[in-house]
Amino acid sequence: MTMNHQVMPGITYEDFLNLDYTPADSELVCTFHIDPAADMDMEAAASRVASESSNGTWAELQVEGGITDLSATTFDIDGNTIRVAYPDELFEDGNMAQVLSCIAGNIMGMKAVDHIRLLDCEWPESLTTSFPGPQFGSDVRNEIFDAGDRPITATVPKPKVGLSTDQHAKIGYEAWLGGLDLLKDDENLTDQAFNPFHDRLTESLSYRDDAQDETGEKKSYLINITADANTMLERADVVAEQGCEYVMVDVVTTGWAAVQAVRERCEELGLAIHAHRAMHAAFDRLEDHGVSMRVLAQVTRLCGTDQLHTGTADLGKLANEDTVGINEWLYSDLYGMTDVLPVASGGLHPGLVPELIEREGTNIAIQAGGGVHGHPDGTRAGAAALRQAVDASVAGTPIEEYADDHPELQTALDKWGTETPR
Ligand SMILES: O=C(O)[C@H](O)COP(=O)(O)O
Ligand SMILES: [Mg+2]
Repeated sequence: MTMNHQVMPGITYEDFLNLDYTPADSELVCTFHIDPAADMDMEAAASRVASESSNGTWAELQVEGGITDLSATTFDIDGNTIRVAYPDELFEDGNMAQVLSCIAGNIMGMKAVDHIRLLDCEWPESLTTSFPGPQFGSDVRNEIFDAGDRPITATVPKPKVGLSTDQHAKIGYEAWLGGLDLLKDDENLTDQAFNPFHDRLTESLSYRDDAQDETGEKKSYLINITADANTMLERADVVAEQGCEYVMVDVVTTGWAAVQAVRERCEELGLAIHAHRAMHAAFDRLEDHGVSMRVLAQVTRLCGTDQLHTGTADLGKLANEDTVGINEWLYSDLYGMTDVLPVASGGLHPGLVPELIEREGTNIAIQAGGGVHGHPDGTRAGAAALRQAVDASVAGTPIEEYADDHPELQTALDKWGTETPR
């Protein structure tokens, strides 16, 4: 127990502010942007953030008897940026839902602030290592595939829903033959009547086997198991039984508690987890409110997915927050925790690949849906063009030059150039 956190009878929110405080190594430090309400000064708002997110409330408390000291402390205010230290004992080990109910809970709707955004977390060792982290991380590129130093590649059949199982699986086959590594389900395709989960799994893996035989290359499938936790566990079991290497989970919509359950089962099954981030922008798109994608990525790494969509460094169709900085965090040393392979996706096509690799490097996965299936000569040619763009970029050959003797790439460049789509 530290005196700085001492909770006394008569405690008010002011007790949660101490600008002379130095956080202990064991504490979780969170950085927030806050805009205080019109009738609130910065210190009053900042102390209320620490109070409401740890053990305080709006009223002055009269506490009888000793209690465990779990108060957070706002220890730094710099303009509208504040830093808050949370004692380790506030948190339940390995329970991400509980952690988020503290640091991104009630405070997000508190009237003392007009806006509040959780920008970043500095995770202490004990709390961090109570989570499993990824099993494989970016090693999937060479543990599952034999990709050497190139990015792995994936495609989502389009239209994103509505294709029959047979159509969907055949598109996968075409994409694999064209040179891509992964077929990927779209975020809103799970187990609908037009394309049932189990049929899709079986048929796609059968085409996967054919594609491997015909190309001599390893191929795999990111099948979307997103559902309630029990259903996801059943689906993961079947995916492993049928010899696939991955499951895909929409981590934000299903929730991190369910992701943690899947992660545990995938350890037993030896499956890698691909994380789609659908709905992340509800948390992170407003610049002054919510939870940053950086923090969502941190949470996802701790919960243990191997791959995570982190945007396209502004090259694609979706708004992105600091893809490169987030990717660096995902690779960074974190008490020995395995890294995460960032996935670039959303409006990519072959002409954007050199600049994408320039910005993000080669330790990534590149996914293109429309940028493969919208190729004038169809999916197989579109897949070939994407792979050619990757191979050229990794070799340091300008794609325009590479396209001279790679007609699929030339056709893609003629159609889309190097423009960002809308
Ligand atoms: O799930 C995804 O990442 C998207 O479906 C990407 O599709 P696009 O490549 O056609 O933009
Ligand atoms: Mg999608």
